[in-house]
Amino acid sequence: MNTVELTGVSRWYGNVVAVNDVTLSIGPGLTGLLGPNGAGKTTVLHLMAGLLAPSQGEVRVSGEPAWRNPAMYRNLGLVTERESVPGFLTAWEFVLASAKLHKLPDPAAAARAALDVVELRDAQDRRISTYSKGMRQRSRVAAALVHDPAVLLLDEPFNGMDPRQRMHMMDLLDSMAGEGRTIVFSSHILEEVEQLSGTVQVIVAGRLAASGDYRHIRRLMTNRPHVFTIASSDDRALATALIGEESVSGVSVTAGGLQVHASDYGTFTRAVAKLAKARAIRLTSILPSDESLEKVFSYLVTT
Ligand SMILES: Nc1ncnc2c1ncn2[C@@H]1O[C@H](COP(=O)(O)OP(=O)(O)OP(=O)(O)O)[C@@H](O)[C@H]1O
Repeated sequence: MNTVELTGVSRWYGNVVAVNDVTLSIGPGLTGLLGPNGAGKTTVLHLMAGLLAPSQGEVRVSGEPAWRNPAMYRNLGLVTERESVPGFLTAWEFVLASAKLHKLPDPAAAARAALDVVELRDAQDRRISTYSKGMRQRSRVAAALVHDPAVLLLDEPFNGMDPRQRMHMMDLLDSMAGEGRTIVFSSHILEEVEQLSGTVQVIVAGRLAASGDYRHIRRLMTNRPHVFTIASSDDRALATALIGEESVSGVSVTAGGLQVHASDYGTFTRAVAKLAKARAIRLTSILPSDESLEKVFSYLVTT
């Protein structure tokens, strides 16, 4: 129960393949869907929520097809990416309206319970326009879980939050997951999922690139080849020394310093410090030069 399963799912928009043959199974607990902008995270979440038909493959939520299956919504909530909330309503009115839309037998009790979960009871009678970003986001979470769904999907719920709000939201998701719910959220920032106790699924260019816990994903990303730009008191002498180093696969001397291709981050950074010290060369800067998020993620797809 409470599972979200994608089997050989692809989704294209005209010529654009947004999701490419993804098979994954997500059970109760907290799962982060991680990937750079445009990787297909929103498309995956919308497929899971039954808002989009797969072009190929099958999406099932708790064993039932997600597409063309309104009954599924009794069991599922979605917090969409855009932070569009009716600011003129109070959180109470907003969440109550959601409870009524779901035709719940006691909408007021459900709204109270949902606002309790997100800890907004004290502020529930203030207009949403007076809320902080984090509070606004929590009011949207309350509206999405007013019918107590077993599966909750959130698209970039940490976007624009400060670290404290992010921690609060992560704790909230964690405790909801602890109650046996299946919680899936998307993010394009690796550090955002740092405190995540559950699983991370990495999506790059529409494909599932890796999955595992945060530490596993972090390790995959740091133990990859890096390009460094190094400035020192004697670039040529340092280049000569680096050539013999096992973790170095290429060195070139440029006007902006040495360009060094290294096989992995840890071994190389330890080796370069030692080499320089032994030759009395002063290192003035060591900068990784290929750190764009897309590059970091795409490494995962090519391995
Ligand atoms: N309605 C659409 N029509 C055409 N192309 C689309 C449509 N929606 C998404 N795409 C394309 O599909 C790809 C995946 O988009 P998607 O929004 O799912 O990615 P994402 O990982 O959620 O990115 P972001 O975090 O930037 O929203 C992108 O190349 C995007 O341009």
